[in-house]
Amino acid sequence: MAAITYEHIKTCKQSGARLGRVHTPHGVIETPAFMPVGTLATVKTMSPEELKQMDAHIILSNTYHLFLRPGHDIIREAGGLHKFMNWDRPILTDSGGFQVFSLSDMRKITEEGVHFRSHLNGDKKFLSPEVAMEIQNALGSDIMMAFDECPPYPAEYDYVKKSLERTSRWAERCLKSHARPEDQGLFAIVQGGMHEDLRRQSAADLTSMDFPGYAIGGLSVGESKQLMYEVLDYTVPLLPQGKPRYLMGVGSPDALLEGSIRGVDMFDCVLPTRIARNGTTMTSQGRLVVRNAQYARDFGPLDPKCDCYTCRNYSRAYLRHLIKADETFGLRLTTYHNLHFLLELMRKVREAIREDRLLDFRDEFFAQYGLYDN
Ligand SMILES: Cc1ccc(CCc2c3nc[nH]c3cc3c(=O)[nH]c(N)nc23)cc1
Ligand SMILES: [Zn+2]
Repeated sequence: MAAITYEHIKTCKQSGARLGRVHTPHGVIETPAFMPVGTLATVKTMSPEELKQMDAHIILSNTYHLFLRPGHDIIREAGGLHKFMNWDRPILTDSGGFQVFSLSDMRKITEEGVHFRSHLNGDKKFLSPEVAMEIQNALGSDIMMAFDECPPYPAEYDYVKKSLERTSRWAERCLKSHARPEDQGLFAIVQGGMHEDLRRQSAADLTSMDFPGYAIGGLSVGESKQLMYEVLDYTVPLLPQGKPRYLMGVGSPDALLEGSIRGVDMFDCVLPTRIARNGTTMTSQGRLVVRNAQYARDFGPLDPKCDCYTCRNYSRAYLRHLIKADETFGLRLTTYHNLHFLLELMRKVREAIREDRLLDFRDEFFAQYGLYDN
């Protein structure tokens, strides 16, 4: 029995969105799904119980970060990431390639792999398809990502072509060094930049190798939303219907809606947790920067339409006070709300698909909640 299977439930008659379930060794993920990011083996300031309260099904963690600290051998000795962080639901881990390029310096990319210096202490490190697979094997994630290169944006056509061809060769090496395919699923990552022919080439290479799921990489790297949707329009249809599709690094409310409409099943984004830490929240009236002076005497809830723990028990004035005083509890309350907001949004998206009215829901959302700039 494969570790990961996709169950297609229905396709929305009004849009290309689909309702599905991803079955994993640690449980089921209802899709389309938003996946909270827990880079350092914690979704910053949230406990596993709170994540379960808001009905998060799956969280993401990171090969690159855990490799550098505490080291994957420690996590292996702890019995894997689930035990280490006391999370018994699905975990997806990114393969580390993207983080090398976004975080470390002194890096050198070769056919063999990537040499770089740790952004923590400058130590020389090396990541390759084989090393990334060994690390994710030690972490014991339910979904592993193939080791890929996400080309910078913008990038020369020839560079993007050479890069995707190497990513396809790396994907094959990941498959070959996959130790426990019955316990862990391995997703390939389609590259090809913003070029339709290169996306087709990358998708053809990877779908011919038969992975249990496919991610769309190389997006959310600074391109406009319009360009991202254009690339999705011709890339999603290249992926097999019967397998999950994961759009990497995408999680603003508008992008979650537009991606779902185009047939994407899984999303991740650091945005909701990251902006919460500086007091920016996603509410039904759009983005609200609760640290602003205008909320000093506002004793109403953060979001009158939200029923989360934060909105039921605390006022904007209190949240503003905590954030201004850099009180940890303030970060916890804004993070809780932002995650709940996005998880709730995806619940409504799944309901709209069930009722064949996702395009109507999108129009209502943008009309009522306003367009999000990110
Ligand atoms: C914990 C965690 C954090 C972040 C991620 C996604 C990180 C991420 C991207 N984020 C924005 N655009 C992205 C593109 C790629 C990509 O092309 N390949 C990979 N492997 N990751 C990407 C995954 C897991
Ligand atoms: Zn709330």
